[in-house]
Amino acid sequence: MTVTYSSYLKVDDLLKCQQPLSEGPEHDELLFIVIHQSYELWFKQLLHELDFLVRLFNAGERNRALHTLKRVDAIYRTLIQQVDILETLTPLEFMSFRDRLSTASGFQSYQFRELEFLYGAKDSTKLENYEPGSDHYLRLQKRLQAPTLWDAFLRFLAHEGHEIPAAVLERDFSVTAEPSTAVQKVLIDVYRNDPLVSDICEALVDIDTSLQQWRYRHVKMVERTIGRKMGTGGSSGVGYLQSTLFKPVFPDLWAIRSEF
Ligand code: HEM
Ligand SMILES: N[C@@H](CC(=O)c1ccccc1NC=O)C(=O)O
Repeated sequence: MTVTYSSYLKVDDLLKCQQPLSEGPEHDELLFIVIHQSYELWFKQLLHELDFLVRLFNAGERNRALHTLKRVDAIYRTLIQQVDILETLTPLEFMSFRDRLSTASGFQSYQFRELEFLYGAKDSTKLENYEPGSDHYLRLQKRLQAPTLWDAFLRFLAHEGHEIPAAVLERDFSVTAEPSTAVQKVLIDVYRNDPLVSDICEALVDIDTSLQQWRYRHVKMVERTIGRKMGTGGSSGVGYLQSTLFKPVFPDLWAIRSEF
């Protein structure tokens, strides 16, 4: 069989995956499904790139690491822009099918949680949203126990001869790392003396900024669509989402900015 556009990309399979639940169906439900599915595809790509990045740090491949970080941030900038499309969904349009979502919610996106764990925002209680032993649960459990992107970066710095304390390198990976003044001292030295690694640090700050921008755009979009209603996932809604803003995943890189 010759490869064609549709056979290679499995277009027929892909186009079967949009199945509205509302009667009619309601016109706007397709947009809601398509947006979420495209986010999940990009989350898959991000996990693919970030897992690769961990391997690049382990192998000391600084140039390719920087290249990969730039790609990751380019994807985030696209994800942030996609919120523009959902902002055209009015409260009435969303209400036309919201009931059908029942208790389903972005809370349950296991790829989003995997990304958070990989960045370093570890929280074992997030596993409670998944069936113990299920594929999703096991994926998250594996990510919970694995070293984070930041751990891989610090190991790379140690390998390059920087003095990262052993307690930092051999920490319990299943919890969020504490900010470290010893690490911050190393980072300041990197910024002063190693331009390429300092570019890597800046690319990490770009990604941290993008993550926070996505959260901000999501919460404003939620506020204009459902106001102060509770979330389908059982949270207070906008109030809960606001409490997740301004939490950097690489706090040491923010802390050193007051030191130059
Ligand atoms: C009309 C559109 C949307 C509304 C009204 C909305 C609303 C909400 C609300 C209220 C929550 C809090 C959890 C809950 O109780 O349900 C939430 C969480 C979340 N949403 Fe959305 N959302 C929308 C679109 C999106 C899109 C397009 C994504 C992209 C994947 C997304 C991803 C998430 C994620 C990952 C969380 C969990 C955040 C966390 O716990 O830090 N949402 N959303
Ligand atoms: N949590 C939203 C519902 C929602 O947006 C949603 C529902 C199912 C699958 C993904 C969703 N998107 C993000 O939370 C709400 O409370 O209306």
